[in-house]
Amino acid sequence: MVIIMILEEIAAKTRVRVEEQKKKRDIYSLRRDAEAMVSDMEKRGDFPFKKALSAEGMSFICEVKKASPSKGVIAEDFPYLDIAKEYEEAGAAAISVLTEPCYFLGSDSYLEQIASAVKIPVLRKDFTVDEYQIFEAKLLGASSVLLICTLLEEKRLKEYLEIAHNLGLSALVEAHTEAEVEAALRADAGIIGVNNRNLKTFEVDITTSNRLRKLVPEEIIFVSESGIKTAQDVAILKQNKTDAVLIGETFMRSPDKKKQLSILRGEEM
Ligand SMILES: O=P(O)(O)OC[C@@H](O)[C@@H](O)c1c[nH]c2ccccc12
Repeated sequence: MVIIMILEEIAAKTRVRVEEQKKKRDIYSLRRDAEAMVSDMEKRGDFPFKKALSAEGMSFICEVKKASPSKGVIAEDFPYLDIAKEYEEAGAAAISVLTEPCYFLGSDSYLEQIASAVKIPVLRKDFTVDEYQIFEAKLLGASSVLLICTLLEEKRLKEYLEIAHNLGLSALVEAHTEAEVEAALRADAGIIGVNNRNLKTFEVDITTSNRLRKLVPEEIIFVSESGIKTAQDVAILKQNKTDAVLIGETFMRSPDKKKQLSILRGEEM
């Protein structure tokens, strides 16, 4: 099917992108510089992204996303730095920045600039298919990387989690099915995100999170991702002991992100 191929197509394009990057800079020097950036706090195992999501109450990860393959261009006007600062002021726990350039019109440069402009932790939202991207994420100033279970064999997932942790980076391990949640648990993920969007069909069903929540022990941070639009969505996820929500489109389409966040928190109608 055409749609199923998109995920594979994105992954294949990403591999080409990484190979291009490797020509500009070899992995050894990248790794050395990334390792030199690990702070004393991180060496003690104190990771800012995980800490931000562990706070009392629902944590919001607000996403900076210009476009997506399922929705096309979401934000014609895209003042990414102002958007990120607005998220921070509104009380976001963390910011997710798309860096995939072809399908999401993201950029490493957006991530780098945003990470140095805000104090809250930033997630590099990309299709991680090579350890090279984890070293890049560290150098760009990210506090966390996305590891999508569908794209990684269990052995790889484990390996990448270890690489991220050694760099003081958290990993948001994304699952969409029971089997993927179980793989994430076996790989020792500390943060599991259930994507309500099936990346192969783009269908969104936010009850996916509530169904898979039961498989994840409470000491692991549980994130619900995609398709979250209303205060009621957030309230139901909260009842199901969701620690954090990852929201892109709803914020990107809203002219007043601060107000949107308080609406989603149920503070205004
Ligand atoms: O814009 P939404 O429906 O609120 O979704 C945000 C986020 O969950 C989504 O962008 C996302 C979740 N997992 C991904 C993996 C790759 C690219 C994007 C994503």
